[in-house]
Amino acid sequence: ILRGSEARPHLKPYMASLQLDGQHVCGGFLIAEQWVLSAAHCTEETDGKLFQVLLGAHSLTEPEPHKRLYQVRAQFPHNGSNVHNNKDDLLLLQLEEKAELNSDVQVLPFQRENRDVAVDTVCEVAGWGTIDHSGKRPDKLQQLQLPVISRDVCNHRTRHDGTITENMMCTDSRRKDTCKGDSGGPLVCDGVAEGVVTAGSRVCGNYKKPAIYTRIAPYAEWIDSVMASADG
Ligand SMILES: NCc1cccc(NC(=O)c2cccc3[nH]c(C(N)=O)cc23)c1
Repeated sequence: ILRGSEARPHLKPYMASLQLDGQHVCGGFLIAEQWVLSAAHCTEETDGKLFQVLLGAHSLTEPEPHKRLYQVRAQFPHNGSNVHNNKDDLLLLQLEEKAELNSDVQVLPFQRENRDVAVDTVCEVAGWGTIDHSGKRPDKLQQLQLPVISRDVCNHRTRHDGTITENMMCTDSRRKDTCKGDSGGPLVCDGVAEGVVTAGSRVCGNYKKPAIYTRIAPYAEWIDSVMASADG
């Protein structure tokens, strides 16, 4: 998160840190007791290894009352996701067991009605992604409020040039923006998860490259079917 601020500790109890060997790789969020939603691109450099999921955290390093690292039973990247574009960039992670819910660990509802969030709606994004252009990583969860911009503006020739589909949405990226390590986190508008951060052009903080999110509503049936099909 570039030019955001430290989140109020444990006020985003749905936030997850997807980790490999104790290192934060991507964001994610709890959509059910045993399920975390993130971005498929997060598995690109994991060499087939399963993530571990940190829940109940504010600081990545300090001991906290309800902080707990969960093993992952299975990971389900959307079949349409691929390394060449941002299409269907969603990843479902089934935890080895149901997360213990408490004041610091809670499920976040996601939007099921497939209708665009109104332009200029101010939504919120959070993550442990890089906080400056040198790639500095924060220890504590950062947050940012960002206005939704129209798909037409986002698709302009000088912006993302027609690559933003109706399954994606954009927020303004002038100065304040998402960045490396924020992928997979939720874009929350009026308390509901509307989108999942995708790396897109990988650029951070450049107003010519608005931040891109995978809209969740178009995938509600996919999410329900994966959760229903997996064991447990
Ligand atoms: N503002 C939009 C936005 C949202 C989320 C993430 C990103 N930027 C990256 O993720 C990124 C950036 C730089 C080098 C990188 N290398 C890799 C990689 N997977 O190798 C990712 C990146 C950008």
